[in-house]
Amino acid sequence: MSGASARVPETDEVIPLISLCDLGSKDINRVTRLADTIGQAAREVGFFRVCDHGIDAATIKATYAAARTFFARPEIEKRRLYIGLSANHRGYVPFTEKGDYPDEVSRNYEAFDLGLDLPEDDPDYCVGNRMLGPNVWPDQPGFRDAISVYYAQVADLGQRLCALLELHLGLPPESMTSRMSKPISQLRLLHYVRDRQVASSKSVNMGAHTDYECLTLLHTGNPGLQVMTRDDRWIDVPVDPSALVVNIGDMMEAWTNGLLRSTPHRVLNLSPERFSLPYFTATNHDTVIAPFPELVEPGHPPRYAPFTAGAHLERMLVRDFPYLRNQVRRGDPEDAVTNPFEDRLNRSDD
Ligand SMILES: O=C(O)CCC(=O)C(=O)O
Ligand SMILES: [Fe+2]
Repeated sequence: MSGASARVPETDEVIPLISLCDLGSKDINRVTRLADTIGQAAREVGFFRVCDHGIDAATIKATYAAARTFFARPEIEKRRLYIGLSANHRGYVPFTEKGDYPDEVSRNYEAFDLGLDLPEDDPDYCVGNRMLGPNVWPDQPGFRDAISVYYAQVADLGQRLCALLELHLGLPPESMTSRMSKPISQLRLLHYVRDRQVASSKSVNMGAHTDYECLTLLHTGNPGLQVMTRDDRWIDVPVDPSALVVNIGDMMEAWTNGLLRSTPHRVLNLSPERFSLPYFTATNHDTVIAPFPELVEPGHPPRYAPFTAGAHLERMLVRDFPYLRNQVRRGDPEDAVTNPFEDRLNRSDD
């Protein structure tokens, strides 16, 4: 065995698979053990997979069926729900909406973005909040019902995982979850298509990035997702349709003063076509993210300056969505698109 191949660990060792069967247990010892298992993975890797998560296979299947039918519709119909027509970042993201990810050799995906479905008279929406408000829905039988059921279940699971992390970190109960009563969380239906001209099936489709929120819960049945290890190697996330992939995002890293790690990841063009469903668990819009005082100690000074969740998310999305650059309102800071979490991204295509 050569030295180089000896360094490559088994993927399963690196991205743990954790059963959530004790999540609802009345036995505090079992729940604490689960919280510590998850917390350990969140500290060391920033990525883990969960099974026995309680979202049934039929709900997931119905969500993909709705997504497939929507993406198969003619472009002109999908564009009636173009995200650029929305005041609160909802709707269809066409293949042409390309952000600033320099390592994207062959970016080719479309998406549908939605969030907490608030009424038209929601006060935050009415005063122009760009992340909160009603969803847009295609005129497609069953779409809204299927997606809403999945959204409710995955959103609930996201908060329950955050509660486990509170327990693991020794934070007072609801330190995080009490800031998630009207969250700017988003569900994204993603459809990747490998361009026929693409020479390498290992080319990068979605470029290296960290997620901007607290915790991402992703379902996929297709290969292609890769995670960067602490020593800058890309490893594959195993595909397991019975599991969800969970990763720490920037808000959680800052909140925990760097104890939990927001890990870079990317998507390769391994399959001719690929679907995935990331759900980004976030806080309320106005939540100020600053390291929890309990996690700041003399040897552990605060490593992150405080920022407001909504402002951070909007700043980051401006980089990813050209339509938002035209919507940037007067008074927004000129330097709004630098990402303080970016320096760890090694964008080489090895
Ligand atoms: O499609 C995937 O597997 C990953 C998607 C992702 O990383 C994202 O949307 O932030
Ligand atoms: Fe991501």
